[in-house]
Amino acid sequence: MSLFIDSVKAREIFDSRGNPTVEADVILSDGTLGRAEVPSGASTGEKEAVELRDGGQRLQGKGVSQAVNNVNTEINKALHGEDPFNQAHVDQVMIDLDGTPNKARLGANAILGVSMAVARAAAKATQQPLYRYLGGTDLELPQTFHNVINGGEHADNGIDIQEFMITPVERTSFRDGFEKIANTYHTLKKVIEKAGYTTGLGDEGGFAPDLKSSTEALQMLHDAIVKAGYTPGKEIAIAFDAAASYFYNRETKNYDFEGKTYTPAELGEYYIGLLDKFPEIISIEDPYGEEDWDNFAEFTKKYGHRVQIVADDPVCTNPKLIREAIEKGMANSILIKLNQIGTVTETLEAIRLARKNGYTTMISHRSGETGDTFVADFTVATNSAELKSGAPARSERVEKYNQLLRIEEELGVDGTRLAHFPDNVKFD
Ligand SMILES: O=C(O)[C@@H](CO)OP(=O)(O)O
Ligand SMILES: [Mg+2]
Repeated sequence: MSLFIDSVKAREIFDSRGNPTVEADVILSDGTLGRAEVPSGASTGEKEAVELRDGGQRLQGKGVSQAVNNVNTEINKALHGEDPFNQAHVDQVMIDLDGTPNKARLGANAILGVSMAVARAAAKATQQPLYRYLGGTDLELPQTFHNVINGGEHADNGIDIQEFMITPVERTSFRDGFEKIANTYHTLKKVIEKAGYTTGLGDEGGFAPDLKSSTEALQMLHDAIVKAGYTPGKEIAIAFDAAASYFYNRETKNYDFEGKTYTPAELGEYYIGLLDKFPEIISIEDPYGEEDWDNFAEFTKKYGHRVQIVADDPVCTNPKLIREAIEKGMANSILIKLNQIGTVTETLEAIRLARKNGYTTMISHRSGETGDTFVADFTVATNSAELKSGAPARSERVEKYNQLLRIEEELGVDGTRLAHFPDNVKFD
């Protein structure tokens, strides 16, 4: 007899910020267990699917007992007897059951936990690793982006850019690239200490020194790359996520950034000044606020040939919004977060849509994470070429990279199985 979903069950666990989150179990008719843990963002996009928290939506730190209860009652009843190998159908059953456009009734945290756990159970039942079950053959390891200096909503310091990332370019294997990143991270610690700052960590495991400006942060990254023995741009490049929604002034429509006010055009010039000063910057995420689509598109028109421009908050992994962004010519890359949209199937649709239109995709963790390594397998399965998952420190981040090391071992160390920026992007 063919396998079916026997039951689903959830519980409240805690994430890397010590906030409650959902863990879901899917049990198949032969007893196979698939389990998944749901991450949680801090700098969330307005249009993200709803993370259901007790006492209201998106109340950081509040419990998730309603979401857990929805899994244990309604979702459990609806999925009993369903085919675990038909992910699209299972996800659609939950979307229909929820009945809202943004998963506000059952909670995207409830639905995503089950969606990921179904994929895990199906992979396990067919004795395949998750990346293989979801992705088939001909897979490659991504280029990883590591947030090593934290600012914005992720740290209590004076820097308004949220994430300063380093990424390995020239490397002989995934392991080789990761070792270079770890060396640079350790050197960065010394650079920060030498400059007289503290080396406490932000939410994503990067350092959170109380620097005066983002330029100072970039200079420190540059110095750390050189001191670690690498050539900036050649072996290690830089990327940043401005998360500009958080310094967008909705009244004046300007940007209040590190003590000054910038018009949208001035902000564009500021970014380009950074690119001129640090040519090793290869990717900029959310340079403009999530409501400021016109300036985001304008910036892409002017500079999209020169740098990867990633859209996160404006599109929230939502295929409908991604389609609109593409029509507008906004960004040339889409950030992909499973919990922004709430099912595995819709996330796959978002990736396909972006790719089909010549956009790159960067899969992403959330600032509140768990030990779950789903995104590592998912990045490989979708040949997404890029993954950001925080610093090469703190186990909830490093677990993802360790999983990629294991996957590399299974796929075989082979230079042709490595995504290499900018080969996967068509820039001048
Ligand atoms: O803005 C982002 O890209 C993310 C992940 O780094 O942060 P958060 O999870 O807080 O939304
Ligand atoms: Mg972002």
